[in-house]
Formats: sequence, structure tokens, C-alpha cells
Amino acid sequence: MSTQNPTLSNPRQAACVVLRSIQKEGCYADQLMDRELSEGRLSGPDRGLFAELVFGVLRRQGTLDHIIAQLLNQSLGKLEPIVLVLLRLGLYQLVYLDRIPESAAVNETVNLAKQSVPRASGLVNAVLRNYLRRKNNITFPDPLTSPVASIAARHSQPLWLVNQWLDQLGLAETEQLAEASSLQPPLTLRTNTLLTSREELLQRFTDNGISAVPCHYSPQGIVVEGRHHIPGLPGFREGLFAVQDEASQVAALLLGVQPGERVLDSCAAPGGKATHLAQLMDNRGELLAMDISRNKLPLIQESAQRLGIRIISTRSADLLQSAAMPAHAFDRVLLDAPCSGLGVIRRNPEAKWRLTPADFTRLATTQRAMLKNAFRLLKPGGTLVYSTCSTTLEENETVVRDFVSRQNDCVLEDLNTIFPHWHDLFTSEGMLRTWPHRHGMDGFFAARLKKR
Ligand SMILES: C[S@@+](CC[C@H](N)C(=O)[O-])C[C@H]1O[C@@H](n2cnc3c(N)ncnc32)[C@H](O)[C@@H]1O
Repeated sequence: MSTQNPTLSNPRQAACVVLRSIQKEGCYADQLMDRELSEGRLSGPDRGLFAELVFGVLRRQGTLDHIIAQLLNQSLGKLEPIVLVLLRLGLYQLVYLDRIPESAAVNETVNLAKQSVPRASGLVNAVLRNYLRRKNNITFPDPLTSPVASIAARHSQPLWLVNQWLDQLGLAETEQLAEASSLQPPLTLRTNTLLTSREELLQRFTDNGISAVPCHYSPQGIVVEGRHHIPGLPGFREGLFAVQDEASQVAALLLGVQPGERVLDSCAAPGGKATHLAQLMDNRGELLAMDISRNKLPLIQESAQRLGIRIISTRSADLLQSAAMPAHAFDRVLLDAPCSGLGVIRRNPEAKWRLTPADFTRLATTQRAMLKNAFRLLKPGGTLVYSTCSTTLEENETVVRDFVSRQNDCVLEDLNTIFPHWHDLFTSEGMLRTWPHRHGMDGFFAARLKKR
């Protein structure tokens, strides 16, 4: 099956194609899904089922594989990759989707197998029916004697990640985080305060029969209940809001930008934080949104235009190349560094099956070099926020502590002192650490540095 197949009007078939591309080619789920949805072959509830199947299977892949292994007479590794995708897809519907009748889940999956890999349709049928017979006898590792394996299997997380969380948080919180990280994240929006207030936006949603509540921490944030097609939400085309997790909103607020300042967002695409910063600057001053990827700069410009922002200019430059950097000295710099994305695995669940601990060391090397270069661009007295959507120590505290210890003109500011009302988001050292299970937002890190 190909992702270009023009006949994919069936949500299960479309999900199967996307899952296979992710497995085979290392594609990103959100990009493939956007492409499929924008081609308009699926309509109405089929679009919702398609998204549910792709993200659900990726989030629950570990648990599904654990169950499949008990139902098979052979090891999982011996299955053809497409057969494994079909089994995950069928089993996901049986285990997690109450609204789909069991017979439909089995028959539709077997039909898909007949189309794509006919020789395996008997096996797919047998395994799914075997699950229906044995579902009350599926076993998981004992939480007392094998806590890591138990959490990994029940909450669908890789073993290395559970071990890492255990070192950071202890057993009870690891269980909570593992569970929260396999759930669908909330839909959080940032009010565009250049055009409206949070209260007016909430009222607009209420008037349109959509439930939404204010965020607890971000003064611009709202959480919308249910699933929605974003461009169809009231106020989207008028630019009244941007989609952005609350943790990301808080990270930009930590920079403390003021109207009239000269600000650099050094890794800016697709522009979530850059547009937020411009909004906080009240559309006054200069904001340079820089990114290595020239292809992504139009995303920043399109968002800025929709939100009525006039102070952002974009530039393609490599933060690792000093010579390519803008010659300005900035009052404030945001370095929202490329990272492992372990804090956003609710949104990009394929990442947890691809990453390995070796990736963090490689990423940290780049992040250190970026921090050094970004700090050079600050004026004396200027402020820099270093942030990532990763939960690892290596990409976060270690990068910052190491930099501060080597850089005589750099001071780590204590966020507890500057933003005392958010103290439960900060570590005792004064850095931001948000967690899905504690704060209901993405896992995020930020530290605020000052140049003497
Ligand atoms: C975490 S994303 C930034 C997200 C953005 N701040 C936002 O809120 O929408 C990291 C960005 O860094 C960019 N990037 C990666 N390496 C870079 C480099 N060497 N110089 C500049 N940008 C880089 C990537 O293209 C990516 O867009």
C-alpha cells in the first residue's frame, strides 16, 4: 500500500498506510496525518477514527505488543512488519475502543489483511479471535517483583524510559507519569491578546456551544474540551488564538519581554513562541525569528500574519555557525533548542519507540554549543531563556549548570524569586520543570540566565 493511494476513503486502511510508513520510513505521524486529512478523502467521523487509530496505536504500541506476544505461537520479531501493524490496529480497537463492536474490529482488520497481505489474513483472524477468547487471562509482569517491566507493559513505555523516570522521580510518580504519557493530551490554545481578551474568547466558544476553561498557570491559555478541527473553531480565521500547550506558553513568559525591546528567538520555527513574544511586546519593538530551516520560515510568517503581528522579521541562519549570526546585540534571547522531545510523547508518540539513550548525549553536545553562541548575542544586562520539551537531565540541568560554571559573565536566575506565584512549576534551583502527571501540561524545561 502506498501513502499516495487515491482510494483510501476507509479510515482503517488510511491508518494502516500511515502506521506502515512510520514503521518503515521513519516518517512523522503528524505530518502524514495532516497530509492525509488535507487531501479530503476522509470525511466526518471517519477523520476522527483515523486520528484515533494512528495516535492510539502509537501511544499503546508497547502494551499491544505485550498482548500480541501472548497470543502468538511465534516471536513478534518473526512477523512480517505489515502483519504486526494489522494486529496492532485490530487489537487496539478491541482493547481500547468500546464504541466499536468486536465483530466489526475483527472483520474490518481481516478484510484489510486480505487486501494488503492475503497470505496472512488467516493468522490475523486467528490472533484477534484468540484475544476475544483469552482476554481475561492476559498477564502482565508483577508490579512488586518486576516494577519496571510492569509499568512498561501496562502503560506502553520503553523499558529504558521507565528506568530513566525511576531515577528522576521514584516509583509512585513514574507510574503516574507513564500513565499520563500514554493519554491523549488536552487541546490548549493561547489567546491573542492583541485582538481579544481571554474572557471574550471563552465567551465566544460558549456562544458556539464549545466548552472551554481557563488554564491554571498561563494567563492567556484556555483548554478546550472535545476534539475539533482547528481551522473550524470560532475566531481562528480572525486570529483570536494560536494552538499552544500551556508549558510552552509559560516558557515564553519567563523571558519577561517588554514593548520596544530588541529580541531574538534563535530557534523559532514554526513560531509558537515567537508570536507569543511579539504579543507580549504589544507589537512594539523588534523580534528576529531565526531558524536553520529556510523551509519553515513561511510558517512563522503565516502565523504572524493571521495573528496581526507586525514586529517579526525572519531569517535563516545556523546557530552553530558564529559567522552566520546576526551582528545585533539583543536585550533578550530565547533558545528553544532542538531536543529529544521526550516531554511531548503524548503528542508525538512515535518518538519514544525511536529514541535511544545515546541520542541524549548527541543532542546535549549540540545544545551546549548553541547555548554558548546564543549567549554571545546578548547585551550586557540582557536575559536569555534556554528551554526544551525534553525531560532528561542531560539536555537540561546538565547543559545549563555546565555553561554557568564556565561562563564568568553568566548568572543563573532563580525563577522562584522572579515568579513566586508559579513556584510549583520550579525546581529548588529555580529552573522550570513541568510534567504531564503533575501539571496537566507537556514535559518542559527552562532556565533563565542573565549576562552581567
Ligand atoms: C523546538 S523547535 C523550536 C520551536 C519554536 N520555538 C516554537 O515555539 O514554535 C527547534 C527548532 O530549532 C531549529 N534548529 C535546529 N538546529 C538549528 C540550528 N543549528 N540553528 C538554528 N535553528 C536550528 C529547528 O529547525 C526547529 O525549528
